[in-house]
Amino acid sequence: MPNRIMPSILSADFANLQRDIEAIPGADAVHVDVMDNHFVPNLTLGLPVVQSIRRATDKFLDIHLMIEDPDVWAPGFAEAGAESVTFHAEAAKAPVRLARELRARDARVGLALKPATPIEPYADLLPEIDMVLIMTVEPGFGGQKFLDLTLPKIERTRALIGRTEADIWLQVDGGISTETIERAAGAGADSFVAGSSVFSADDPDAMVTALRTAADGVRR
Ligand SMILES: O=C(CO)[C@H](O)[C@H](O)COP(=O)(O)O
Ligand SMILES: [Co+2]
Repeated sequence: MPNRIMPSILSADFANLQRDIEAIPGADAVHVDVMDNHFVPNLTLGLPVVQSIRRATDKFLDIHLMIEDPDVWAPGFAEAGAESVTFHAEAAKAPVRLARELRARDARVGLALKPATPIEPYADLLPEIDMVLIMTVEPGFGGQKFLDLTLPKIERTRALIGRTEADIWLQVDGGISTETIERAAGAGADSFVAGSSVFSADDPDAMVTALRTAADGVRR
């Protein structure tokens, strides 16, 4: 099971996104946090900016939608060329239909869960998706502290994924550092979003390497 390091540009310089993306050549993906000030109390960027990012980089684009009405908006991000589009279970009105619409547009499908949302009600949805995103902070802001209370859910999700034959990634997002990544990897995560730890580092690409080394060092 390869580990993936996916820096979040939430902590990058929004006036220099191309420069900051080019500063992390070792990253497996660029994680883009779309917030609408309704699903979460913060406002970031939307489809036009993602379309510009698509033109600026060939990197795997991992879109994290923290918005109401993903059923309406999410397909447009797949049409913009994002390789992965993640919507929140708490926001989607028709998650099966939405997942199929995203796959029909050649995107991997992510299902995100806030810290207090259990995975079990969504177990039957696993064949329809390609990634589970477990929020390890309350969504809305970068720079928060990793919530250890999410570790048992990461373990239970890994067990559910293990019962399928499918290539479903298990992503964690929020408060990931060289210290917390070991606990998340130990619980079964294989895909790690890191914003502030990467972009506040003097050498962001060296931090990507350090995060990968820390995750790869965990015995599973
Ligand atoms: O989805 C998010 C916030 O809702 C961000 O991806 C996440 O918080 C990354 O930032 P940091 O690594 O600083 O916690
Ligand atoms: Co995110």
